Amino acid sequence: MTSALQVHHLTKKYPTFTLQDLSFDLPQGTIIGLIGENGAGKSTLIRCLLQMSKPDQGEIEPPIKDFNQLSYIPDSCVFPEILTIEQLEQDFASIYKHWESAKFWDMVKRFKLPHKQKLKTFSKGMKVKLAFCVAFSHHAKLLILDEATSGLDPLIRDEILDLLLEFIQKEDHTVLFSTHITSDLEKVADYILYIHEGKKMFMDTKDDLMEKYVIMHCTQDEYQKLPSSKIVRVIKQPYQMDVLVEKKEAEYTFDTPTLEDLMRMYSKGEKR
Ligand SMILES: Nc1ncnc2c1ncn2[C@@H]1O[C@H](COP(=O)(O)OP(=O)(O)OP(=O)(O)O)[C@@H](O)[C@H]1O
Repeated sequence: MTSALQVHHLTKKYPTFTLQDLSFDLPQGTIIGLIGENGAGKSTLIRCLLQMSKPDQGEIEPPIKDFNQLSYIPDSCVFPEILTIEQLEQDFASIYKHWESAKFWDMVKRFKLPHKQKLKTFSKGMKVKLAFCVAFSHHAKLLILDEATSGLDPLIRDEILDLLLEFIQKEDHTVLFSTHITSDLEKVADYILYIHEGKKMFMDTKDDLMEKYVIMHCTQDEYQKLPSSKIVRVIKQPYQMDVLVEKKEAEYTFDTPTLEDLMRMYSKGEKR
């Protein structure tokens, strides 16, 4: 599979935090969900990918040279809010080399955004929708979302998820989607990259993650009888052991883990 970006041993040091030796690929034609607790290093990683921040070590290949091919949507409005969409559109046409005016206005219509109203009167959802209209109207191939959909209602988020799925229909299009709303990633992501305290915990296809593990709830005695090779992580509770295991052990009760469960097991659980 061709990679949109390859990250090799990326390290970024701050006085109280280190993003440590991250290596992974962003496969083209896919949506990669980036998950991690607050302060895990997701935005730091994104800033390095965007060359807004210089890594201390490591490489990103190919380095992004043509920023027309990239769309970055952060969690706040980046457009001057005293302008209207009509005024902004003229700027976009001169900023972006491959601006598609007709496509932009189609999307503005699809989202029912007002043309002549200043952005400062827009709701958060309207501003995010506008950011997506722009992102999809300049032939970007790589879309990077940093908590862009946080604070949006489920219906708007579903519309945006549909847009992302439409976007990756072209095989050289790729989405890196950082969000705390893991249920959205369960709907659309192909891969999940999980960062915890600056380190990569795993990157795997979502389907493999969902199929490979189960969480078993068992007693201390039952836990002792489990083969060590199958145990990925364990959380010891006063009356129960929560165990992330690789394959189903039908004799005990188990749940299929959600992404949230996997994050909890990897971040709070111990190895045997
Ligand atoms: N410019 C900076 N100088 C010093 N420390 C920084 C800087 N930028 C980020 N950090 C630290 O790096 C750590 C990771 O921050 P980052 O914003 O990357 O996390 P995050 O995973 O995006 O978190 P959240 O989900 O809360 O947005 C934090 O401890 C933060 O204080």
